[in-house]
Amino acid sequence: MTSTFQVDLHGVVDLLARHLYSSPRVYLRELLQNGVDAVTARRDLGGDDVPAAIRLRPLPDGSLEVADSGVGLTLAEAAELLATIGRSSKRDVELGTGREEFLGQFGIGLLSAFMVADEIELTSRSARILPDGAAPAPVRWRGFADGSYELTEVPDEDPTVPAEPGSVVRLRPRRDMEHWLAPETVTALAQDFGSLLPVDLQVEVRLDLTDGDSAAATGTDDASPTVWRRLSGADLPWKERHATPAERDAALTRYAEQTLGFTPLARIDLDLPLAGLTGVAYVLPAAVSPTTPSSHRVYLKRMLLGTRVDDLLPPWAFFVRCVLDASALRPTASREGLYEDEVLLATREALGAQVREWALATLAESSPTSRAFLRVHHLAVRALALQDDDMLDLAARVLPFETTEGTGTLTDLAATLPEGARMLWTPSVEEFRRVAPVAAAQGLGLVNGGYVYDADLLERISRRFPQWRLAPVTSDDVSQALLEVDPLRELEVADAVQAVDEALAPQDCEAVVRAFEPAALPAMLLHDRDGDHQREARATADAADDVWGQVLAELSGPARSRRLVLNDTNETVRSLLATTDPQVLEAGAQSLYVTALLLSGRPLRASEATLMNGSLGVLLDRALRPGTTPLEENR
Ligand SMILES: Nc1ncnc2c1ncn2[C@@H]1O[C@H](COP(=O)(O)OP(=O)(O)OP(=O)(O)O)[C@@H](O)[C@H]1O
Repeated sequence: MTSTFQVDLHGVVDLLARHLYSSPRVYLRELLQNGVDAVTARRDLGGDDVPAAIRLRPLPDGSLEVADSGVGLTLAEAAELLATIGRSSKRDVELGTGREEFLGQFGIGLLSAFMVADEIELTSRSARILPDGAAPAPVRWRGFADGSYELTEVPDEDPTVPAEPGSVVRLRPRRDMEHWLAPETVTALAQDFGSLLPVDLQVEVRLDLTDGDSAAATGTDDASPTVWRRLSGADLPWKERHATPAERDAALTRYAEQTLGFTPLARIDLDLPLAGLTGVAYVLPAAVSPTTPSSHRVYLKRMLLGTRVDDLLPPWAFFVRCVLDASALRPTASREGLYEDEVLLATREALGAQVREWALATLAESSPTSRAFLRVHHLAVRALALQDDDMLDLAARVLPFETTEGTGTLTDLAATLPEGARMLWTPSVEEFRRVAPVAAAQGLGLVNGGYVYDADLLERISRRFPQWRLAPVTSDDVSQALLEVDPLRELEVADAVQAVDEALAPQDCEAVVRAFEPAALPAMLLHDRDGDHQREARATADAADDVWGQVLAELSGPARSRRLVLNDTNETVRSLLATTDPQVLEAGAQSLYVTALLLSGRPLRASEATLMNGSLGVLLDRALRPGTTPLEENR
């Protein structure tokens, strides 16, 4: 024996309301969509000149009527389509997908009305002609939230039956959901979802005669008169005709201000015939983080899909917000997002290409727009250049970097260097701060690669422009620029340097002395990444058990991860190395170390701040009371 599933409609409606749709507001979209589809079906049947109208009537008793001039339903169609969840007249039987010309496809849309209504009534006059040439009798279907329904034929002359082919859907509000059917809500929702629909969409509004506005009022049974307010009819804003390009620019800028809430920095027209897609991408006027989800306003077949549709453009294009309409993209079942299929993938790529073309063309010229674009969205340009050689070529020419010659392009920096000289870059901002003063004084071209994308970008640029001899800077590069001091001098200060070295050992830092420019810089802190590894190994060794710890300790060796290079051309350093007071030497070494740390721009850790205060205390004490030591004083 075979049986069919029993469906508990309450469960299904609950599922839709809580897990499929983000809000009950979508009920109106589904009703509009059915109206538009019914008009399309009627056109398929009877030519293009049939009326295309949808009328919304919020009624005084709190219910809502949605009337359309569509194809209507016969008794047999109503029995098949309305009484079966998941049955739709809009699917391609062979392909099993929605048909191009219709908005709906799943056969569940009408159920969404149960989120706000406990009764749906559809009264319909079919536009079809029966084989015997007669017109089918009008029908009425009433569905209830408990899953039961009634379906009857209705006499032709029944006053509730539309005079012309079409359907009237009437919703009776569910308890506590009355506000969803209130005139203001219905008007706002219809405007939002349907203002670009290619049908004549109107809502009946009741006039408040107290403000004296009685013009064009059409009397109804209810005391206050009503007027019809048109909500649709506008062409797609980017397709509207304007007398001049400047007028079009102004109109589309106004449109962005009204719908997106910002005045765009620039506009990119989008056109993708394969996806039946047209629209505009607006360049944001202010920088956004690359991780901000880029949300676009998307219409599918001129019905609003959503105002925050994500994933429509490649990730690097986070600097634009699009408004577009497409006919070949598929919605998800909730119709609030796009279904990830090959069409969407191809669309994303093609839209990315159009935005990229614009960016390339804009950056290639020197105009106020290109300068503003680069200033505000250089991060996006960097992100794109990471994966696009053309943009990379342009980026090397136009992108600003922080360099030892100030902020400028790599081309600018290369021009300041002798022919064939190397260009170096630091992988972190701190390292740049530490090394830049010395590098600048030595005439080394140094680029700060510590900002977002820059290290990867500089890697790519170094491969693409080998003539620049661009390479990451190492401690050795810098050490080489520092002159060894004369052997006699080295001997002279050996003990003092040894004392400094011991003073810095707790900071995992060793000390050496060199002579370098600028003389005003007392010391420079170099970071040895090999030293970092060894430090980690030592930490593991300390934590590990004895045998294993010993092996690790032997491997890690004695090297320290930082090196403080004292500048022997600096007066302060020379005085320090000449002192005979061991406490001054120790405190001076600690001060130089902390000063060099501060130069890198990194905030001091608590232990480093303590070190600074301690050393400053000793030095002050010596300055204020020469000839005493704290030990003597304590006696
Ligand atoms: N106003 C209407 N005029 C004529 N037929 C209608 C109307 N409303 C609904 N129908 C019929 O009822 C069927 C089911 O409608 P429903 O809204 O549940 O699903 P759908 O529109 O087919 O698909 P989706 O779930 O994607 O909206 C439709 O396929 C259509 O044939």
